[in-house]
Amino acid sequence: MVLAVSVPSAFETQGVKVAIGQICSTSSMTHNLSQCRNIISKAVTAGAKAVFFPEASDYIGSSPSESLSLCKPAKSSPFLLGLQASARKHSLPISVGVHEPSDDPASKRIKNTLLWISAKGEITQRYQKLHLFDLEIPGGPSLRESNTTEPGNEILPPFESVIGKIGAMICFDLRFPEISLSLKRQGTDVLLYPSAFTVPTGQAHWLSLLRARAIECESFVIAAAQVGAHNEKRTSYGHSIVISPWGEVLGELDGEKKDEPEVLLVDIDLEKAVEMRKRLPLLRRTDVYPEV
Ligand SMILES: O=C(O)CNC(=O)[C@H](CS)NC(=O)CCC(=O)C(=O)O
Repeated sequence: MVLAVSVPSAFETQGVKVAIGQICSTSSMTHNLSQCRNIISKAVTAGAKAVFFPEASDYIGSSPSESLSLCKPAKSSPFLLGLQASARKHSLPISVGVHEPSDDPASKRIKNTLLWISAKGEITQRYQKLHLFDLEIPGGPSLRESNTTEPGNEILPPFESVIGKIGAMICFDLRFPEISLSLKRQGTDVLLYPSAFTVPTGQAHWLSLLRARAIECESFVIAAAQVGAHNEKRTSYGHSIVISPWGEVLGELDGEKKDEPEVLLVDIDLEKAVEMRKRLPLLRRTDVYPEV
C-alpha cells in the first residue's frame, strides 16, 4: 500500500537506532526464541540500542487450552530466560510481549504482559494488558481473549529508556485513546503497541489508529507485530511500523511472512518530538472535559 504523507519532512534521520522484530510465533517456545535471537543478532550487527518484539512473542497457542497449558512464570520460562541472557550478553534492552500466570493460583486465566528487560538482563518493567479483545466477524476470525486472560488494572507510569520515556500498551489497547492520553500527560515520548492484529481489522484500522495516536500524543509510536499463519486457525496482519510525532511513517514492514524473521531499523530522534510540542502546543480544555 502506498501511503501519502503530504507534509514536509520535519524529522531527519538522526538519533538513536532501534530494531523492531517481526515474527510469527507458534506453540513452540524454542522456535519462537530462535526467531527472536535471529533478530537480536541482526539488531546487534546494525548497531541498534534497543529491540522491540510483538505481543505474545513467547507463543501463540492453537486453542485456549493450549494457550493456558503453555504459560510459565517468568522465572522458569525458557523463552524469557533465553532473552534475558541475550540482553545481558549484548548489553541490549529488550521489550517483549509474553503470557504470565495469574497471581491467584485458583484462577483459570492468564495475564497478557509486556516486559522491559534491561541491558543487564533484568525484568525492570511490567505492563498487563488492560483491554481484552473479543471479536466476532461473520465468516472471519472469532476470538474471545477475555475467556483465557485476566485484564490488568493499572496504567504503568512511563519509564526511562535510551530513546526517552516509554509508555507501554498492548495491541487492542490501541483502540482506547484514554490510555495513551494519560501516558502523554505523564510525559511519555514513545508509545509502544506490540501487537498480533487480525488481518481484517488490521486492513481496516491498524495504520489509521497508530497514526492518530502518534499525532494526538505528539509522540513516537513503535508497533512490533506478529505476522502470518501461527496455526491453522490464526493469522496475523504484520505491518510492523514506526511513526514520528508528526505522523510520518519512519519505517514499516509488510504483511508477508518471510523465510527469516524480519527486522526494521529506525532512528529515533527525541529532540524532534520536543521541538514539535513547542511549535504546536496541545493545551487541553480540562475546565470543559475531564483530564485523563
Ligand atoms: O492470543 C494470544 O496469545 C495473544 N493475544 C492476542 O493476540 C490478542 C488477543 S486474541 N490480539 C489482539 O488483541 C488483536 C487486536 C485486534 O486485532 C484489533 O484490535 O483489531
